Amino acid sequence: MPPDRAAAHERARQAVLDSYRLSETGAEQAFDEIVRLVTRLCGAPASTLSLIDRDRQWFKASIGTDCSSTPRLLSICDYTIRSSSPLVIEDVARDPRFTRLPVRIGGEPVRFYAGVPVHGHGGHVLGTLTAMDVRPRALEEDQLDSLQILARQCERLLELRWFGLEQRRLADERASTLRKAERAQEYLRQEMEQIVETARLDPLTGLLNRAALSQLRGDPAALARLDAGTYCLIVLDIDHFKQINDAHGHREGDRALRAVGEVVEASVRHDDVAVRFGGEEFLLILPQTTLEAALEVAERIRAGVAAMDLPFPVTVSAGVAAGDPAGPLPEVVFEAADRALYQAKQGGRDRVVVADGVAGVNG
Ligand SMILES: Nc1nc2c(ncn2[C@@H]2O[C@H](COP(=O)(O)OP(=O)(O)OP(=O)(O)O)[C@@H](O)[C@H]2O)c(=O)[nH]1
Repeated sequence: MPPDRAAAHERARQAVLDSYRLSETGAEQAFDEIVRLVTRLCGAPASTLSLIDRDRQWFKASIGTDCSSTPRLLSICDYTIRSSSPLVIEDVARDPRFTRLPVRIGGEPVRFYAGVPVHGHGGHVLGTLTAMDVRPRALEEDQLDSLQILARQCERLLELRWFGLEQRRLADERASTLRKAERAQEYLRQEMEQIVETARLDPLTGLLNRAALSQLRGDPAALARLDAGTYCLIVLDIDHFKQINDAHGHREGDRALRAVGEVVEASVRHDDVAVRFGGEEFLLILPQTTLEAALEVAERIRAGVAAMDLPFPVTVSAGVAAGDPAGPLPEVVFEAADRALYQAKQGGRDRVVVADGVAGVNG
């Protein structure tokens, strides 16, 4: 074989051997039993399952030898794997190719060697199954046959090992793909949540928008909160907002809207719902809240807005109404709050009016 082809062939052979991941493995009973059987069937004191791994030969299993590995160049096994056929040397001492064999059997040099190739995937030879003796001798035909049968058993055991590894690799790959899919799913879920959340929010004030309010009507959790007892609605509107826009420009108008949104946000509890309901109109839903408490919230907002640090004065008017699970529908309560807001506007603005004639608070 030309040298470059031989090198490529050796690289492929080594890759196949590596795929069995044997190099760091210790003794295994199945292989130990095979070499023991070789010594019995061949009547030899030593046997090895030798693997040729890069520049060394090492024994996956051995019996009778004094070492567990040797340099590759000093091994007969290397010859066997290159010829890819059984090799029997009846007297090693007479063979000029093997004058420096490091393997010893009970301290004595190897005089007899019989080795048959052990194949891996693609027909590559991974190593040899050997029988060795300290005296020159021959190998009977049926003994060579036994050695070959046992070499094939080694191949099957190696194959089983390879399938086991492959199965584990595929299982790991599946688990990793699953983890990746779960991560992607979680990412998409968060993205979706973000999109839904963004669609629910008014971009200017960060409060819920009107679409979110419509969704709340079909939200069992939100309805359950209203069903839990007396609740209040506050409808709030910026006074003379058109004039603010006209006098200071739309950008300043937006600035005032944002500032009012901040005051609203800061004035309500976690469970309350604050919605930018229209252009300059806000709706607050306060579950489990008495009218007195809602009045306080509305008044806090009114006072907070009046005290805002803007280059122009901004005030709000508010209407407050209380509802009850056993009473009129929330739509009716809303209309009452809206009427109260109208009264607040009529009454001079910058004030809170409680629906149904309950006393209002004047700023
Ligand atoms: N800057 C700004 N203005 C808005 C926005 N949405 C609505 N408006 C303006 O808000 C103003 C509302 O004006 P009106 O409904 O007449 O009410 P008002 O001037 O506040 O008067 P009263 O409610 O009676 O006190 C209109 O000029 C709208 O153009 C917005 O997002 N940004």
